[in-house]
This record gives sequence, structure tokens and C-alpha cells, in this order.
Amino acid sequence: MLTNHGIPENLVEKLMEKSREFHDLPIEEKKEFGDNKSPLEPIRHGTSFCPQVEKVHYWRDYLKANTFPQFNFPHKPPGYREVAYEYSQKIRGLGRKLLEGISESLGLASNSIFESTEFDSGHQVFVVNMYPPCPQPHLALGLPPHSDIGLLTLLTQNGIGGLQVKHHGKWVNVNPVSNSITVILADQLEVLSNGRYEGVLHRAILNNEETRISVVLVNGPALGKEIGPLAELLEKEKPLFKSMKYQDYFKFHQRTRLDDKNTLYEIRLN
Ligand SMILES: O=C(O)CCC(=O)C(=O)O
Ligand SMILES: [Fe+2]
Repeated sequence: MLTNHGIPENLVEKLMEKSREFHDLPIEEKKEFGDNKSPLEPIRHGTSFCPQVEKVHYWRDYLKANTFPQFNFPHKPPGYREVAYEYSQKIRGLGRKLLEGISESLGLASNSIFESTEFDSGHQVFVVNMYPPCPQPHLALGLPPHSDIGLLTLLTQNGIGGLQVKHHGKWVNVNPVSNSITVILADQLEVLSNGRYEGVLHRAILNNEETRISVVLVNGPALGKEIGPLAELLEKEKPLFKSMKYQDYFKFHQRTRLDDKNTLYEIRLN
């Protein structure tokens, strides 16, 4: 949980307000972004995660926009795009700082992860989740247990809890702390660090009173970059993961049923 991160509180408030307005737009206004678009389409809108491969669907509507290296974002409601642009840029700056610290914690040069992922042209997905109140919240999920695709996910929520992380085998609530950003370590960091950092299992639960919104920025390597355990770490140990182009991992993850860390397990070496 990051506080004193330098992102102005009123920017986050505006972002939440506009995010709510987007999801409240009439369905016809959002049609152009919908209908099961490919994960590399610049802007996608839909329900659940990947309905074609799911046995059960999830109680969530989403907007997903690829916001880096090219900034794509809906032009409605008015003002949303500008707020999202500013937020996306600020999150990239934070992401970079965190990756520098993580590189150092692995005993590497601070720009090591940055360089090996070509983070300067790294892929960023801007995900806006909306979970309406659910009449029987204990019978449904907003999102099932999963780990995220990229290196670092930076998440903020509208003051209403629902995010849980798996910690020592138990689900623990990540209660919203005002003006804070939650950092979730993701799969590509587990691969690069050869398992020293782990992609965190998390899920979203529901409530029957209030609409919850979370804005989730998935920061990953450049799409064309092949990612495997860092060479410096392999001097004394065996690789735990196969190398794979981020683009292929990304497409695979977005088309697979969300279930635990099943995408990552596909590239794990025994
Ligand atoms: O809404 C949340 O708190 C979690 C969202 C999430 O895990 C995701 O979008 O990947
Ligand atoms: Fe997630």
C-alpha cells in the first residue's frame, strides 16, 4: 500500500467520478467498445472476464484501454480522457521508481528490470472495474482468484472494499485507505526474478449495498520483448520459467479462464 505517492487526491477523485459516469452511460453509447474484442484492440468494454471460456460469469463490468506506449481512451464522457491521461502518466512514473527499487533489492543495477523489459515502451492497460451491488454476494464473485499479467499492477478503489489477497493460505481484506495506491506484484516479475518475487493471488468479492469501482493499471514489458529469468540471476541457478514474448503471454492470459495462476504455470519448468 503506497501513501505519499505524489498523485494529487483531486485527480483520483475526478478519475473515480468520470469512471462512474462512463459505466452509467446508456449501453448504446458503449457498444462501439464491446462485443468480445481481441485483447490487442485499443479499447474494450464488457462483462465478466472472458465469457467464451467461463463456466460461471463474474459480477463485473469493465473498460480496458491500452494506454501505453500509445494512449487510447474513450472520448466520453467529456473530460474523462484528459483525466485518464494524466493519471496513466503519473502511474508510469511510480511504476518506474518501484522497479528501480525492486532491481536493487535483487542485488542488480537499478535500471536492470527497466532495461530488460524495455519499460520505456512498455505496455500499459488501464482497467476500470465496476461491481454493482449484488443481491446474494456470497453466491457470486466480482473476479475469481488470479494473478495479473504484467510486472506491477497499481490499483485504486472508490473507498468501498472488496479486494482480497491470499496470504499464508487465507483470504485477507485489503481495506481501502484513503489516498493510497495498492501495488500488486504480477506474473512477469515472478518470471524475471526467477521466483524470488511472486505474482500475488487476489480476487474481488461483492457487497449488496454499494457500487464498487476499482481502477487498475497493469504495467508490463514492451509487447515485442521476450521475457525470461534475468541472466544475472541464472549464474548460480536454473531457470524456473520458459522465456516468452510478452505479447504472446498477454494474448494467452486474456483468452484463458481466470483461475489461480494457470497462465503462469503454463510456462513453469519443472
Ligand atoms: O477490483 C479489484 O479490487 C481487483 C481487480 C483486479 O484484480 C483486476 O482487474 O485484475
Ligand atoms: Fe487482478
